[in-house]
Parts: sequence; structure tokens; C-alpha cells
Amino acid sequence: MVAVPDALAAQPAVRGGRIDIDRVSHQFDLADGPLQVLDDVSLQAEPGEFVALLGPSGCGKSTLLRLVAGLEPPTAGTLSHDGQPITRPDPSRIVVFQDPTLYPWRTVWDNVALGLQARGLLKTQRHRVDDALRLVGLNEFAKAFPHQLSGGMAQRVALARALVNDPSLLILDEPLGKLDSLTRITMQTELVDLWQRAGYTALLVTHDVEEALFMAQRVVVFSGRPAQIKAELINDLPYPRHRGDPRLVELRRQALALLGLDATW
Ligand SMILES: Nc1ncnc2c1ncn2[C@@H]1O[C@H](COP(=O)(O)OP(=O)(O)OP(=O)(O)O)[C@@H](O)[C@H]1O
Repeated sequence: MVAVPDALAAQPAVRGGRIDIDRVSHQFDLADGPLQVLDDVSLQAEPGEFVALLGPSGCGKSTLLRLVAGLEPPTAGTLSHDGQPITRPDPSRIVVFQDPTLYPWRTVWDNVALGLQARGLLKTQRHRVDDALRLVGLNEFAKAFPHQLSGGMAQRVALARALVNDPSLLILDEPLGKLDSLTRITMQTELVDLWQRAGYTALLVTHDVEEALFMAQRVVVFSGRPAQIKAELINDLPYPRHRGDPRLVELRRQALALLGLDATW
């Protein structure tokens, strides 16, 4: 588990944003006609909640995250963040993707500092970069360059680069997808720990059923494209969770059944 600076650990438990997705549909206009991707999706995330989205490959999960991030507008329906319509990207809503996309010519510290620098806050708030690096356990690598990091470390830098903005919504699009299974398991625990301490609302897309159930309080299962919500699984198991917990095993069976798979293997 990563060490958390006292100042961050002392922050109030919940300061996450509320997300409202109301009757959202989306289509892409391709050369050979429209491609309907989302169909009448309504979903809320409460302040500080951890929600995971599961669904068949290509159903539209990442598209939904892009709409929540404000990277593009929906074809129909509305999205809001703390009651304000989402119309553009905002530093209060940060996306962490599968690929950390660090600038290779910048040190770890300089990569994490990017968001503050872009907003003209770096001169007065340099300590936030140090705090974010401590939060992900990489303060000793501040002067390293991306090529000197392992995949897991690079993804921790991407997380620090997100957390330095103090987001009220963290959007996680398969953030652990490229990591080896041992690093992935470690980072699942670390991500839950970070979320609990920082208090942001988390929206996670993952292909990994166990990961969704281990981390999230609610797992939303989508149909194939165009994605509609099939069901929501509530996971009120307390943290820290134990991977062998029979209740997790039962939730996994339910999730797999909703995805059209059985759990006999
Ligand atoms: N910018 C775009 N232009 C056209 N089509 C797109 C665009 N972005 C996504 N699509 C298409 O929309 C569909 C949904 O893509 P999306 O990435 O949202 O699915 P996903 O559920 O996240 O998939 P996966 O689980 O495989 O990552 C796919 O058929 C994809 O090809």
C-alpha cells in the first residue's frame, strides 16, 4: 500500500462530484451510414461513489466515458456534473487511459506538473506535484524519465498527473489493462486506497469482471451495441475486500451470467 501524506489523509472523506447521465444516446456518422453506439442510457453516480461499467467489447463504454469527460457532446440526452451541464473538458473531471502517454523528454515531476502548469498554478502550488507523487509512491523517482520506469510505475505517474488536479471525478478507462497480472492486482488495491483517501467519485471501465467487483460499490452491466443498461449489481462489501470472499464469487457468477457467460471454469 502506498504512503499517503498526512495533509491528504486528513482531508474530508467525501468531496466527489455527482454525475447525472440522463437519457443519453449517441451515434457516429460513418461513411456507410450512422453507427448507433448508446441507446437511452440513464445513470447517476453519487458524490464519492465508485461505479464500474462492464459490457461486451465495442458496446460503447469508452464512448460514454468520453461524453462524461466532455470530450464530445451526445447526440441526444444530457449529462451534468454537480448540476452543471457537461459541455467541455474540465480539470475537475480527469480521464486516465490504458496508455499512460507520458512525454518522454520530461521527467516524472515535470509530467505530473503539466496540468498545474497549463493553468498557470505551478509557481505557487509546486507542493501539489510532490504530494501527488508521494500519493502514488513515486516521490523518489521525481527526476527519472519515462523510459526508466516499469509499466506499473508509468501508470502511477499518469495517476499522479490526474490527481494533482484534485479532480472531483476520476474517469478510469481500462487504466490497468496493459499491466501484468501481479502489478494489476497490486494496483487495484492501491487505486481503491487512493479513492478512499481522496474522496473523488470514480467511474471505471474494465473488461475484468473480478477487477470491477473487487473495486467498485456498484457495477453497471451493458448490453451489446448499441449499449443499454442491462442491470446494476450493488456490491456493499466493506473495504478492504478479500478476493476469495464467497459474496464476491456469487457477484461474479451474476455478472458473468448477465454478460452471457457461465462461471463453470
Ligand atoms: N470517434 C469514433 N468514430 C467512429 N466510430 C467510433 C468512434 N469511437 C468509437 N467508435 C465506434 O463505436 C463503437 C463503441 O466503441 P467504444 O470504444 O465506446 O466501445 P467499448 O465498449 O469501450 O469497447 P472496448 O470494450 O472494446 O474498449 C465501436 O464500434 C467503435 O468502433
